[in-house]
Amino acid sequence: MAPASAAVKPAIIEAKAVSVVFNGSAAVDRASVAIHPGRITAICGANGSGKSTLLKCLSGLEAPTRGAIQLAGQSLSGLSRRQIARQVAVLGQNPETPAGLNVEELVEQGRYPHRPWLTRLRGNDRDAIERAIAAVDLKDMRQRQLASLSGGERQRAWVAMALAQEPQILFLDEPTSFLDVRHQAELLTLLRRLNREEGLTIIAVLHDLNQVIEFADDVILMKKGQVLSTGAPADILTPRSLSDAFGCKVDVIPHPHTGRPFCLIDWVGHDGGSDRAGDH
Ligand SMILES: Nc1ncnc2c1ncn2[C@@H]1O[C@H](COP(=O)(O)OP(=O)(O)OP(=O)(O)O)[C@@H](O)[C@H]1O
Repeated sequence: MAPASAAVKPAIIEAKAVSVVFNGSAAVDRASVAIHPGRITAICGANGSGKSTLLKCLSGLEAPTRGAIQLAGQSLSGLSRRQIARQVAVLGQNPETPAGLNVEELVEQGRYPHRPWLTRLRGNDRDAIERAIAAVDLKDMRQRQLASLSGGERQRAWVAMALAQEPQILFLDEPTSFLDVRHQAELLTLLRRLNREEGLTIIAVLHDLNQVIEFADDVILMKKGQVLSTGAPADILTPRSLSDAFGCKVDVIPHPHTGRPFCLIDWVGHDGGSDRAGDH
C-alpha cells in the first residue's frame, strides 16, 4: 500500500460521465473516475459489469459514445494512437498471439511508438528490451516461439512487451488469469516494484479481491456499467458493497498475519448450509 504520508497528485487520467453503448445497451453508464499518477488502481466487479470496456476507454482503445476523457490534461480523442502509446501500454485479455514470432521479437514490438518508421533498433531500444525480458524472467526462453510457450510463459512475454514500451501508465486486463500462484505473486510483486520504484501508474482489472487488497491503492467497483464506489480497498470492499456488486455473500475478516481485510466467499450461504462432511 502507498505510505500514508504520500500526497495524492492531480489526476493523470480523468473520465467524466463516460458511456459506451452497444446495440442500445450501456456497457459503461455515465462513469466518472480519476486515475492518480504513481498509484495502482484496480477495477473490480461482476462479469459483464463493464470493467474491460471502461479500461479500453481509459486507455484510448475504445471511443466512448458519450462523455470525455483527458490524458495528462489533453483530450484523449484528439491524440493519435502513437501519441497515446508513448505514454500508455495496454495488456488486454487473451491477446492474440502473432504467428511465427519468438519472445524477443514480440518484446521488440513494444518499441514501436518510440521508433521512426522502418528504422533499426537503437541502443536505447535494445536496453529497454533487455530490461523487460529480464524483469519477467524470460531470458532463457527469448528465442522460443510464442506458440510453443505455456499460457503463463506467454503471458509474461506479453507483459515484457508492455514494459519494453516504457509507458508512464500501464493498463492490464486480468493479468494473472493464466498464471499459477507463484507466477501470480511474482507478477504482482514485479508490477508493484515498478510502481513503487519507477512511479509506473497501473490500472488493472482484477477478479481476486484479496489480490486487490494486497496490490491496489485505489479501487473502482462497478455494477451494471456504473461506478458503484471508488476509494481505498479497505473502505470499498465491505460485505455490504460486495454483496451489492456481486450478488453473493462475502465475509471480510482481518487477515491473521497482516491484519488487513481478507475476503472469504460464504459457501454456506450458497449451498443452503449443507454439511459437506455429512455428504460423504
Ligand atoms: N463489442 C461489444 N459489442 C457488444 N456488446 C459488448 C461489446 N463489448 C462488451 N459488450 C457487452 O458489454 C457488457 C460489459 O462487457 P465487459 O467486457 O466490459 O464486462 P467485464 O466486466 O469486463 O466482464 P468480464 O468480467 O466477464 O470480463 C457485457 O454485457 C458485454 O456483453
